[in-house]
Amino acid sequence: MKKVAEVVELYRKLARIPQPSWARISKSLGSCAVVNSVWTYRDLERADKVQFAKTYCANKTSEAKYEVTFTSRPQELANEQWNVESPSGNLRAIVRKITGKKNEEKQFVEIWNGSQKLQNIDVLSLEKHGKIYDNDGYFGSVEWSHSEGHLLYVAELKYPKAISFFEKKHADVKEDETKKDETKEKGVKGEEYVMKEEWGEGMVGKHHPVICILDVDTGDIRILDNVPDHVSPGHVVWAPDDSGVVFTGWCHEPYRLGVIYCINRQSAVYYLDFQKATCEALTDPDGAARCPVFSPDDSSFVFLQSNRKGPHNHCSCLCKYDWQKKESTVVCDIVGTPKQNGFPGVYEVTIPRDCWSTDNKRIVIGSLWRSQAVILVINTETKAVIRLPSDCGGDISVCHVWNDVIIATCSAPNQPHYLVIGQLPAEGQEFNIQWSPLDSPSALFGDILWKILVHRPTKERIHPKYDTLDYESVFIKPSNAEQSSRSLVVFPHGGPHSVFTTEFMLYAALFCQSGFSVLMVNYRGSVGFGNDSVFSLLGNVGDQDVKDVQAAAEEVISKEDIDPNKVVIWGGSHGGFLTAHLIGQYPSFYKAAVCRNPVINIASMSGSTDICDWNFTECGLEFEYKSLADGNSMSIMWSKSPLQYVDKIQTPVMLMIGLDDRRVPPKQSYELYKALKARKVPVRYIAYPDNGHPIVKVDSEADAFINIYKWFTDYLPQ
Ligand SMILES: CC(=O)N[C@@H](C)C(=O)N[C@@H](C)C(=O)O
Repeated sequence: MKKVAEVVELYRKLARIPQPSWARISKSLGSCAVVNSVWTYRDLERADKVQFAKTYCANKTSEAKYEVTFTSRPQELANEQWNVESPSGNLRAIVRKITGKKNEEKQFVEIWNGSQKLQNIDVLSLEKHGKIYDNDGYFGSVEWSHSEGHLLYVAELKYPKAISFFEKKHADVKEDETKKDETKEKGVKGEEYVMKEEWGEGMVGKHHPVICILDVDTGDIRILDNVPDHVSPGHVVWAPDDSGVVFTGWCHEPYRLGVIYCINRQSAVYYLDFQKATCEALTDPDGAARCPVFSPDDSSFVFLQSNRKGPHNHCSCLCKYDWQKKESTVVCDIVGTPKQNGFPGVYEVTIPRDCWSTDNKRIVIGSLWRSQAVILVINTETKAVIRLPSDCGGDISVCHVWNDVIIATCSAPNQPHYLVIGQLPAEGQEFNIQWSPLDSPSALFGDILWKILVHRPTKERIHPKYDTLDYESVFIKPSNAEQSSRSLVVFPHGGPHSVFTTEFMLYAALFCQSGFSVLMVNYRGSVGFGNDSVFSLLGNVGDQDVKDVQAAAEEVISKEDIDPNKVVIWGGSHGGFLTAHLIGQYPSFYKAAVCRNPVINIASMSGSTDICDWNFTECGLEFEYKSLADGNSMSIMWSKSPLQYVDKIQTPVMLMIGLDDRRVPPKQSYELYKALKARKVPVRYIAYPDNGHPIVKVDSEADAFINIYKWFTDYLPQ
């Protein structure tokens, strides 16, 4: 087993491995494909995620392959929130975040041509709107008009200045008039401390987004004011002929529920028509439609449709809206239980911009296929679905599609991320795509082996309604027996409706290179296996998921070279919930446990989480906005919570929380901490400031890993 000091150095080395944040083909036509990319790595010395840009030129050497003829050196990027090329490739819009002389945050919208900056607008000083949203995958948008004369973006609504009742200089502002427009510019009395609901975890400062239009020539900014008041716009794109804008509108009445990781929020696709000054829903306003992406000829757009209410994540329906006919059709419907290894349905929160082929028929999108991230080519006319092969056998995710050229990211548990380029083959030949790496990927970790394990529930654990369901784990281990400590980290994911895929993950690689094998369990209820798997867990959390993880662990111990006395467990959020359940239900099985922001008591969480619907739904209860966690609901929630087993826990527990977590409040961990302290069970509570639900601040993430490693090795038999 490596010493802590050795693992610190190993962390320092692996943390430097960069990961592509985005990569796009430049639309400036030329003899070669110019690919612009932005990479991110963890800079431990600066305790910051640092971004750098890299550009490649790739020439087609044959119908299918590319040869990279030029690669720029990495160029560190400073403060770029958005960097969007215009349709012709001649202009570029950059949103830059700067700290002003008085330490205030400033945002500049910059318009560049090929050689100079044409506009440099200090937008917040204009007081037209609040902060421009970053690329959060939901509301943030920056889009060029087809004409390249205008830029749309999403920012926070500008609120009237709040005035104290006691401020003398505005004594003339009458309280009963302060709501009237003519007095608003002076300010509004009594609003200083009124709560503005935000969209929950990961959406700090995002209360009410508005759509802004910048005139690129004049620098004038206007706010589109005919978006329905009850709607928060996002995924905003230009309508054909720049006749208006089309967007996802999330309903924020009667109150906002957390939106991140949740595709079950009430939302619709809207069209705001400039000429008619109307804004109409193009999909069911009571549904959960999102993410319109127009075809190159603007004849139609594709969008995703989910179940409103119900599980936070699940299989989505891919639909197409015909702009002329004004009607939607289903292209890929929801899949309940796929045929053996068959297409499991579409699992994506958003559809990438520019996902269409030039024939206006096919789209290229990312999705999940059991335990792997995949790229699908979907023919929106024939509805044929083709899974493209990965380049390295692990995950592949689409970055950009333009002019039938695809840029994708590949990785595997033993292969850090790298970019590939490929030419989309003709219809029906897609499987023959050839990928060409854009640069030599970081060295493969030859000392890590990985495989996907399939688990079938034993007879007594078969789901009464969904009796054919199986599940999987991603298992990784040191390739060199001498390097292996024969120890196992059991690692259930959170959600619960999420999934571990075969991508490169820093913590998993570090555990493995420190001598552990790692079992990442995709228990029934994970996404990517069909909707029936997701729904099989509702009402069964704390039982079906717990038994699935334990069975997977016991199976691996029986088949692999693992010492049953050297098994530890760790998980985050619902994964922390499962960790706490497993050490309570199998008290002598795990030698040490770590929970990151764990759900410990579903009942007490329901009053303070940003997703109170989750607490009802996962416990098999109906949820309405007016639902109250009354005595009956609370007792059902308690009956599924791990805290009930605390008297059985013997395993030493380390709790790690992000103090700004809005998803699973830190008090959840504190409940378990106190209960264990009172029972004299070894427990350690680490609280990271400036971290939310995922503990990913560079220095916190690093400290957390070393603490986890030390906690495990302190309690494992040497
Ligand atoms: C929907 C959701 O956020 N559920 C939490 C309880 C959870 O488990 N979150 C996952 C995604 C995590 O790992 O944080």
